Amino acid sequence: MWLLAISLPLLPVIIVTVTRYWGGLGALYRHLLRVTPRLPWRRAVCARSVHGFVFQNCTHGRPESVLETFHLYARTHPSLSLGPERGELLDEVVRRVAPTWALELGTHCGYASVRILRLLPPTGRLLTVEHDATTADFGEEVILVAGFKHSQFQLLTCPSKDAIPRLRAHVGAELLQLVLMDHDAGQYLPDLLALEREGLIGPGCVLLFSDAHLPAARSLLEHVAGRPQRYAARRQVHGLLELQRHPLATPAPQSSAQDPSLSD
Ligand SMILES: C[S@@+](CC[C@H](N)C(=O)[O-])C[C@H]1O[C@@H](n2cnc3c(N)ncnc32)[C@H](O)[C@@H]1O
Repeated sequence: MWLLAISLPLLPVIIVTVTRYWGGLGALYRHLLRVTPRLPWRRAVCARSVHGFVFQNCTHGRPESVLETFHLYARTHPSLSLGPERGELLDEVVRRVAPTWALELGTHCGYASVRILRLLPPTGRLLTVEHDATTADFGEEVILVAGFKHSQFQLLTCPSKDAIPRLRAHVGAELLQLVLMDHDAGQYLPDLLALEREGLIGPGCVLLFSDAHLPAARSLLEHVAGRPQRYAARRQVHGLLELQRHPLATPAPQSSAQDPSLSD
């Protein structure tokens, strides 16, 4: 009772603060979701809710409407989607690279997948990986709702470390030209090394890491900084780091045992 009496005069202050700083609080919450990747509630917290909102409110068959509906959702709810600022950098890279094979690690509800797919050249295909089966189903449905077909994308429902050795079966003799890692910053380096070992990253390949500002990404940054002959860091916008494998870099060896630079 006494607590109520104390807090009542503070009510207008609380309302004004929440209203004024809602965007900032949302951003803080999004940040907390991203820096706590292993908490069990993290994934469940928004996948079902985003999927339901997008499914009900977008115009089916129109990728731009799907993206706008994601943005609308994120105005009032915490969201794990890549978002419009980093999305613009992603768009610019997809247009420039025009990949025939793009890989996304961390599908979630399909926001970045839709962004990539709508800009791929006619022969371009996306492989996207999500380890949570329920989330993967939501993501796949959103991508289909946006109007894309399974001939344009494939969603692999497994952890990235299990998906990477299976990618060769999808791309055949080709290489990946674009990789977006938007899954777990702690997996950036092990997954980059696995992609190298599998010989999937060609000279000129562009790699994007969505949360390169997090402490968990430090090992990746150190690895890349120590190999200027292999990677060039292009820019970092809102935590999204763009790297490019040097166009003239020598092909990666098949096994890390053959190349000490891949084994740390
Ligand atoms: C930040 S969300 C991805 C957002 C998505 N790219 C978008 O723009 O909507 C991260 C997703 O990666 C998934 N994930 C985390 N670690 C993973 C791993 N090792 N392999 C595959 N998926 C993973 C999570 O379940 C989550 O759905």
